[in-house]
Amino acid sequence: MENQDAARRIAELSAELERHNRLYYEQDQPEITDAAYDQLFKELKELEETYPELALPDSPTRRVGGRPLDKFVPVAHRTPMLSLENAFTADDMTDFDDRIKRFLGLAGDAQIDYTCEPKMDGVAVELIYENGLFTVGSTRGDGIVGEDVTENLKTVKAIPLRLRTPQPPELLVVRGEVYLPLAPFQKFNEERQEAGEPPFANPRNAAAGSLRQLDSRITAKRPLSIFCYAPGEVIGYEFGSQGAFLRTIPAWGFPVNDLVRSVSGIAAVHAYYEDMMARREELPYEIDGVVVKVDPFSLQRELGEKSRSPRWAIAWKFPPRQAITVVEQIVPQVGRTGVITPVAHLKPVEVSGVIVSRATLHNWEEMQRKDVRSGDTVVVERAGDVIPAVVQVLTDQRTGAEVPLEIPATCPECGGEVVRIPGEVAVRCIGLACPAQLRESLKHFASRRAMDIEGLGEKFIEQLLSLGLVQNVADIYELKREDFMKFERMGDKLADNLLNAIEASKTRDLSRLIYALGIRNVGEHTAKLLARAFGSMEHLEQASEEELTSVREVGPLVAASIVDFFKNDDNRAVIKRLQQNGVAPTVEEKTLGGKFTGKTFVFTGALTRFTRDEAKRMVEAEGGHAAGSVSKKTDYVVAGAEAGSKLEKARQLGVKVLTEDEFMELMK
Ligand SMILES: NC(=O)c1ccc[n+]([C@@H]2O[C@H](COP(=O)([O-])OP(=O)(O)OC[C@H]3O[C@@H](n4cnc5c(N)ncnc54)[C@H](O)[C@@H]3O)[C@@H](O)[C@H]2O)c1
Ligand SMILES: [Zn+2]
Repeated sequence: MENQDAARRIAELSAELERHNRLYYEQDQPEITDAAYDQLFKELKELEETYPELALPDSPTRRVGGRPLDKFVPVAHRTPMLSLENAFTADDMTDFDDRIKRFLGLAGDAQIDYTCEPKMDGVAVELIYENGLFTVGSTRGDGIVGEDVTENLKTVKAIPLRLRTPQPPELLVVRGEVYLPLAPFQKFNEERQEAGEPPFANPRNAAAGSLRQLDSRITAKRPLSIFCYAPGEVIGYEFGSQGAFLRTIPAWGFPVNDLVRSVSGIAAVHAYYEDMMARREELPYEIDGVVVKVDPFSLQRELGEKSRSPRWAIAWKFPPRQAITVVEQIVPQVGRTGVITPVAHLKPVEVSGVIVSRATLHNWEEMQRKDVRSGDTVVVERAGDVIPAVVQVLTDQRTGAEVPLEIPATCPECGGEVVRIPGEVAVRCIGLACPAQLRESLKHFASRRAMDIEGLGEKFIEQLLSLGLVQNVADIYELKREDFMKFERMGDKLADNLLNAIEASKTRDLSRLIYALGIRNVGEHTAKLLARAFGSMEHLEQASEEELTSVREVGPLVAASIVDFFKNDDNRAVIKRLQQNGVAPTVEEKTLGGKFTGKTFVFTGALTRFTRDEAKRMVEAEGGHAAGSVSKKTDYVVAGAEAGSKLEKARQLGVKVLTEDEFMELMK
């Protein structure tokens, strides 16, 4: 390559990577897959190695992460939080091992001790403990300065607020990866899509987006977790090695991935990688490779760091779960709330063990940006999520016969009007009698997590609709045996079962009924909060936006959706008929399902492990209630030092008294 061309390509790649860094680190909305990013990165790195004089001084290959966002208070890291160098092949790993031995002046056949760890696909954070108390938590940011997300991290249950050791080190800085497990990630994305919001591309971006919220109540709603994997600065304790560190900290209260292994020699590292590859699909969280670290800290110090990554560690990435296939057709699909999304029907193809025949195109903007057409040869990827996505069109495979799909001007199912709500990427059918919406909302209503009407699945719902037996969910409760007998392949027994299942659903929990109604932006969790706060459908129906937003975790968007829903005459009529038809939800105290449901706590005295506010939040997050004064109804009094009259009263009334430590034990 000519010098001039190389310079141009280097500038191009640097700018391109810069742009992707912003999308990924600052907005949590990447446009390309990690594999595609890694390829650009590798190309730039190789060019810079060949033409070192052309490398830009602030090249993305020399920097970590992205700029911390202004909306957060900056936190300067005591020691830089670096990135990791990548390996993509077994040869890359062997090279890494050789480099280490050369650097340390060891013989070629020396066996280095390594610690191998799953590489969690999440967000790196740093947690600071001063005299055993969690004081500050931050993101990595650009490696030098991160973002203060202490309050948000306090909502992550797996993070200890205080170390479980009688003699904590004076200072302990621990680093780890905050992640969102796959199941809630998927559910969360479904809810976003139904609400017309763009889904997150992968669990990493969802975790980062959840953690970097200004309102910690939003973070508290997302079941984030953490695995800790490295010490930062430590004063008052000495760790000899990475393995020793990982074996010590669980007893102090830190979660450590139980798949970490200390091994000897590079051959064992290869075996570990193979093992993790084989287990990858079964894990409840996404890993995108393994991280290999030289075990003894003395050797790590000797090896030191480069500008972007330590010399003593490397990330051996898994190959992306991709395959090439053909889009047979792009079909607009109407969801329960009328959102119309493009779905690619594919020539079935195996993607790392799973046969894929559908892929989401997410929304119309995405489809147009990638320019996906019927007949296109495409790359599909399963990225942590079970819904595969089309990540790239192989345009050089085009024959000219490919057909793009226009954004539908009318609903493909009912021919009704289609609108684009300003500020939303979603396209919606607003036809009130849309059969697709009715079908989807019936399916949702009867589904296992909603009213759980066993047996009433897609097949029977289709028949109910085609026979004109139901116009809305209330009609389900007016169905008679002879109605079911009109179905194809229906017998007495099956009809009875269906009738019994419908009958049984009449007394489901209130939260299920609220969820089953399919109010926009009201998922299962919000439904539980609403059931607990309002106690009956009537109360919820009459609630003002103000009353709704006063419920913890209910924001203005959700409140507005609820008010809109109940403003609609048709919706109110359906709810009334549900009641008339005998649907009488149970209002159970256990609606929130937390371990403190129905329990009342009073906190008194000087608390050291948490503030009163935090204590209140912890109790509420588990479904309990924190009260200001002690009465016969109090279940527990948590007393710090110098507790006075409240403690006295608790003793008189025989209320159980806990220390802060005992309370933390209960929380576990
Ligand atoms: N798609 C995009 O547009 C885009 C943009 C920027 C970056 N990226 C992705 O991000 C990568 C670069 O990000 P990065 O700097 O965070 O590097 P990285 O993710 O490749 O590796 C470093 C990070 O790994 C994490 N990690 C997980 N488990 C770990 C463990 N057990 N021990 C140590 N660290 C562990 C830590 O967060 C650490 O900061 C790229 O390779 C690319 O895949 C993608
Ligand atoms: Zn329609």
